[in-house]
Amino acid sequence: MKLEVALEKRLGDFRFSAVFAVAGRRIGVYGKSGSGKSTLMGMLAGLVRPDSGLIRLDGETLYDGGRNVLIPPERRRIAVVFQHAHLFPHLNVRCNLLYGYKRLPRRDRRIAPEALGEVLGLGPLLERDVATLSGGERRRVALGRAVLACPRLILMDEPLTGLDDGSKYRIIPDLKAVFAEFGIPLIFISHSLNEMRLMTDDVLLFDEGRLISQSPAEELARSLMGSRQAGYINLLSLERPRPADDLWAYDWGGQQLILTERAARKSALFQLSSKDVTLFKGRPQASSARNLLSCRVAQIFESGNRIGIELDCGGQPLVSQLVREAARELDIREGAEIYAIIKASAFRPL
Ligand SMILES: Nc1ncnc2c1ncn2[C@@H]1O[C@H](COP(=O)(O)OP(=O)(O)OP(=O)(O)O)[C@@H](O)[C@H]1O
Repeated sequence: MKLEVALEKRLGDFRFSAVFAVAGRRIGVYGKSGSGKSTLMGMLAGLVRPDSGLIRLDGETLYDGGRNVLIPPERRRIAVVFQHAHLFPHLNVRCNLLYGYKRLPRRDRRIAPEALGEVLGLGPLLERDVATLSGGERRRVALGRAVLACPRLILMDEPLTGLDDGSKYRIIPDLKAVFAEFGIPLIFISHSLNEMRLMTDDVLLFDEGRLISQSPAEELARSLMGSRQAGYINLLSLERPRPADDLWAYDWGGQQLILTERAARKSALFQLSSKDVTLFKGRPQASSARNLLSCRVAQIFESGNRIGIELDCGGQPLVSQLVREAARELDIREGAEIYAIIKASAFRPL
């Protein structure tokens, strides 16, 4: 997908003004509440009329204020999935799923409903009344319905907001699988940085209607480390939980981590703040923390008044953050051997 945008829109006191071009399959639109994310989405979908500018998708002009071109939403072939799944209440799951699909000319039906239902785990739900579905199930149906309409782009506006963490992080791998398998480009809007990192590649960061930056999700997370209370969040995929005295041991790459938390699944995602990774130059004699890792300094970066240290822990990346003075005292250099210690209680399941 290639999207070129130059848009102006005034809504009361709020002014949206942005120029950008993005290419790729998974684009994120990130920013705090009121930064203009939904306004942008509305203009892309054709639901909000811009004051002026241009929208071009894969070379086709969807809007050109100067030439008076405004393609209506139904002819843009852009599907929108909102936070509140907006399912048709009088139709069951099967009929909701097939709603757009049935209206497509046969030659445009590129995706088999059975295959999609399998990826999204919707098979057992097909005859259910949509009023009986959980929040996560409703989102799956809404996404399935959008995908089956074979759009050339799907816009998802806060599709995971309102779900508890368990449901949210269970649905993310399925969403990713759908987009990978059926090859539909995605613009994913959220004010969650974790969701951005898990769902998207490149991220547009908005603030007060302005585009602040355009960067890979991982780069954005690092650049925000110094300004966020939580620091940088390491997302660790841990496997094979097993009891270890009164704690839990997990595999992480080729090594073992000890946690207080037990995961319900064989493989689970945990978050660990960069603030909770403490560095030592020599091997500490003893420590109350349960995890002592021998690492190599892979990269040093700055974020605000903090120094980020990306460690290579047996092939697994791990970010620690330090104040400048600590970085000076430790005399940290790229390639140096270093020890990281982490408390068993510092990990939070996602
Ligand atoms: N019709 C309108 N009239 C006046 N102001 C509006 C209108 N629609 C939106 N706004 C204002 O425009 C700003 C941007 O709104 P928008 O919904 O695009 O933000 P957002 O980044 O999607 O926020 P959120 O994350 O809370 O959904 C907000 O301050 C909002 O109050």
